[in-house]
Amino acid sequence: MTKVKICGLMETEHVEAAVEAGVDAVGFVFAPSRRRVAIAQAKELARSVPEHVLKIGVFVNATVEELVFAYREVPLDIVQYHGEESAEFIQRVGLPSIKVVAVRGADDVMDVREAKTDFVLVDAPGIEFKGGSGKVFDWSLLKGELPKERMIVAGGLHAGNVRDAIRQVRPFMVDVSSGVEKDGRKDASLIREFIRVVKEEES
Ligand SMILES: O=C(O)c1ccccc1NCC(=O)[C@H](O)[C@H](O)COP(=O)(O)O
Repeated sequence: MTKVKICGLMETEHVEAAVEAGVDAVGFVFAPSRRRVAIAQAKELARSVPEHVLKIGVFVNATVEELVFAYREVPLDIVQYHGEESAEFIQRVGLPSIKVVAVRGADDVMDVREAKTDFVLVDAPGIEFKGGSGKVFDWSLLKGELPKERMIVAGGLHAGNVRDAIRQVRPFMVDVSSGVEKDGRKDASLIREFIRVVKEEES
């Protein structure tokens, strides 16, 4: 069964809706974004997240000190590197990790293959911010020998296209932010619907 992550959560009611619907991971954005949360806010949201649901912190080019502080304070289970962080830097930080690869074309797929992190998240390139653009990239680029067992697919997913993404790519997990929002805010019914469609789909 493909796992599901809801990213960019900012309000307790939406965390609770995701948990009740069977979410596997929730994401809190600490990078520049309209979805950015403060550490104290994420700490409060984390109180509604049960042990079996992963809490993922999204960062863009943060320092080691910022990463370690957030990881311990919230606390987080995994750090998502959404910027230009090098493999050496990620290894030096030494926390459970997801490296994001923005897929513009076939050349970027090499980075997916070579990622040494626990998970690799493939996303559409950012527009205003590094992620959460709501744009889809060409999933057909994800053919061939790729680490599907630790791959997370993101970028413009919603309840209407996530089934196709799963069937085409067969990733470990799918990730959504814009596709479960209405008027720029998360929406509990869209969250429930997205999770329902993913859970229905056998992988
Ligand atoms: O969501 C953001 O605003 C964001 C800003 C800066 C870096 C990363 C960000 N989001 C990370 C995610 O994991 C999103 O879920 C992913 O980019 C997909 O977003 P969407 O296309 O909106 O579903």
